[in-house]
Amino acid sequence: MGCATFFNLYLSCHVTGSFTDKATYDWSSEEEEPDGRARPIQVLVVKDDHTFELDEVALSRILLAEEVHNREVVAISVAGAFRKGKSFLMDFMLRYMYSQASEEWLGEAEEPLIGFSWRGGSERETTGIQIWSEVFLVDKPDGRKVAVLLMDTQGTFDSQSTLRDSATVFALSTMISSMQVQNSGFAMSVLFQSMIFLVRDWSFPYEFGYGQEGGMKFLEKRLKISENQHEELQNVRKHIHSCFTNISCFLMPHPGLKVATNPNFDGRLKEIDREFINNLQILVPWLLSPKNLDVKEINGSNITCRGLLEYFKAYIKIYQGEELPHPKSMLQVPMSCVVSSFHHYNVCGGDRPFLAPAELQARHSDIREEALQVFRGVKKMGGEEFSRRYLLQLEGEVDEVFNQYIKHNDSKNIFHAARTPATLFVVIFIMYVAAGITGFVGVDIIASVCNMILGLTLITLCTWAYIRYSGEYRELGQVIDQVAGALWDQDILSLLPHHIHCVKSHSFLKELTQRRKRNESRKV
Ligand SMILES: Nc1nc2c(ncn2[C@@H]2O[C@H](COP(=O)(O)OP(=O)(O)OP(=O)(O)O)[C@@H](O)[C@H]2O)c(=O)[nH]1
Ligand SMILES: [Mg+2]
Repeated sequence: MGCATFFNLYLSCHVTGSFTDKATYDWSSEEEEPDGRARPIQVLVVKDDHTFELDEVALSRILLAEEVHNREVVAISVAGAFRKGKSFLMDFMLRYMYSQASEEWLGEAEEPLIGFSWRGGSERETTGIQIWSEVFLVDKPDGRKVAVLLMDTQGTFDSQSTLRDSATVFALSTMISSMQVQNSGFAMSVLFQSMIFLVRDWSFPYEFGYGQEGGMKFLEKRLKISENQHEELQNVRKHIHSCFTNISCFLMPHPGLKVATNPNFDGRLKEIDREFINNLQILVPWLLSPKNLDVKEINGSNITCRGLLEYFKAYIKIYQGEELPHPKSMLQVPMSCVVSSFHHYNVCGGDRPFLAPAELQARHSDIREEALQVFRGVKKMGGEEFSRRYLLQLEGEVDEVFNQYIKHNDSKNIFHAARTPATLFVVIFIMYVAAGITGFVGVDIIASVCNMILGLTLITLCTWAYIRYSGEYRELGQVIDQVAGALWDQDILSLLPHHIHCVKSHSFLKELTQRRKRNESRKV
């Protein structure tokens, strides 16, 4: 279903209320649509052999877009059995997001409903997980600007999927979302942040009225624990309250026979029952109004779009395994520690001054140990073996960052920067003196060799200065630095008179040399 007219119309909407400018996207690669128009992007593919594939490129493009990557994320999904109008509902949510919460968000009576693909019939439509390519930026009443992500997911229990497929997509979408609408019926056993039971085609308004109030009463009654209930049912009911931070229910009327049975129905409001539309007008703002948007939280911290990408990658790895892990335990995936540990690492970055290498090393060791402690301290799933993989990843990444810091720190050391010209000057000085002495004594051949070396060193020095100044021929510059470094390490300066030698005994340089040697022996 094409999105052109609808989204062109809405993209030109005036920005009002608490919704803010939308992020813009660059769909530049050839297989993507070049016009930058928003559309559903298939990020999780369930393949014919029942394996899963995450389209990291597409997902990164959405979540790492400049405007959103550092924003806290609200991820909204609708889950439930297949063919129950999930995508249909998501498209109304899109209308609401695009209309900037204006009164007329529902649109024109004759307008077809487009966005995530939906249709009638008994065959499933949505597969895997699709994300709307446009992430909406919304100002919450507390002043935070959050990124809202809409996710459409494959329905459960269709005839082509195994139970494992359904359970995996369901669990993944649950773990990734911060707000999940459970479309018709009840599902238990996983941890959610905000869980909204949406009962479709509610046909007993005389018992419990449509909407949220009736829904909550209905839910209370359903979750009531009575003496003569089976123990298992009692446990589920006890458990459910401890699992969900927010739990609510909404009873939705039937949309009318045209919606349910007419194969040519294209979603226009004119053909939907008034009662359904009235409740839709309550339901969607209730779900999506800025104050109700729930930022994704994992282990007590708010997650940004960038963080969500990491979690997506980590979760998919778990689900690619043979067994189906319990979704609840996935909340403690070790990745969170890997991600959070990097915040510690700014001991000498940015514009902080040069730090003595020994101190840098000491701070690194402390902070590294601290990060590993955090990692070990958090409950994790998947057993020792699985955690070890992440521990190694954490250690590797921390060490990598540390190496970068060493280089960065070194570049701030003025003596270090001056090492090459100092060495070359010393060579020139020594050659000059040697040529003078040997010439005076009459050993002309050695004197001319010394003069030749002197000349070559002088040329090298000029070349080095030019490379440093212009930034060209950097490889040659590196070779000169290496040769000068090697000479420096050969204690060339000890050939000099004592007062120059003192420069080298300066503690910075001493430590630099020691650290270099330590590093080299560690590498060996
Ligand atoms: N009975 C009923 N039908 C609905 C409702 N909302 C939408 N429909 C119809 O249900 C059919 C399926 O809609 P979809 O949105 O494609 O359903 P889905 O749950 O996304 O289906 P899958 O993607 O296959 O999982 C369409 O013909 C809609 O017109 C509703 O509240 N009640
Ligand atoms: Mg669907």
